[in-house]
Amino acid sequence: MSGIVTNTQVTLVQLDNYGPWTVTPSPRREVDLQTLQSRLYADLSQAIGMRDGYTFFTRFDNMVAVTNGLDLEDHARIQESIRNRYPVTVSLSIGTGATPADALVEATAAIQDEGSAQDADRSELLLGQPVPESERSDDDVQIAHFDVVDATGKYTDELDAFSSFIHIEQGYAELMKHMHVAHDSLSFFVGGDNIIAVCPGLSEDDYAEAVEHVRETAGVDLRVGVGTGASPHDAGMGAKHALELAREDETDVEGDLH
Ligand SMILES: Nc1nc2c(ncn2[C@@H]2O[C@H](COP(=O)(O)OP(=O)(O)OP(=O)(O)O)[C@@H](O)[C@H]2O)c(=O)[nH]1
Repeated sequence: MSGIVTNTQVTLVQLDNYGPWTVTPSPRREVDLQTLQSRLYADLSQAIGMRDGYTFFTRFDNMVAVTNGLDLEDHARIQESIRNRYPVTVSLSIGTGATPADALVEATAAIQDEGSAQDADRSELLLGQPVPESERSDDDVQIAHFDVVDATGKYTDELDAFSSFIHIEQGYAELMKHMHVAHDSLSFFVGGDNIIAVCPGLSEDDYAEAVEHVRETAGVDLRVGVGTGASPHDAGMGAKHALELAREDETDVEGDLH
């Protein structure tokens, strides 16, 4: 750890009783489900992003958002907007903790305590408590933005599209496992060759070791920029600028690390 003490607030978004809905009264057209899921993700990403949060699509029926800065009223308003515009509703469970993994464990436990994702009468749970305003600080969120070194030259312009996809996904699989097991961090593929990890205050050595692990296990070269801030947006922008610096300097790790 780097000495930065984070206080991550995550929100687990779970569609209410979605499985049964997809086959009621008979299986619904797959293309309609895919369209609904991606539109719902886009709307949540925008609604949470307007308030400086980040949303990750993960499994689409379960999504994970980092919501430092969003209070209960913000969450309730988002639920209402989804209810008014979609044939499905969402339950939201907020967790907080010193590490993102801990915060998500707390959020998940709270929703599981209320019953099953497929309970017919479950609708729009709003659980947990945000970080109190008085406890918020400029170090609450640490975001690491990972990117494959020269993905275009090595994969996109060289291999067939599916082989490129496999390489990128293998790198992602190794990184997400390593960051979770070794560093209580949550890593999400965000498109192209990019992975965003939400981390506790990790050190430069921790990140260097993660990059080395993916190189050894998946044969994929990563570099990473790290940012810290009061909100996911602030931390994420810091990470993007740090990644630009890493590209310029041709280093593996850059950022406001101690
Ligand atoms: N979500 C997201 N995707 C990005 C971002 N930057 C690039 N990408 C995606 O990554 C792909 C590859 O772009 P780069 O990472 O710039 O290309 P590269 O060939 O790996 O080059 P270097 O990163 O400079 O080594 C793009 O086609 C985008 O899909 C970003 O900030 N966020």
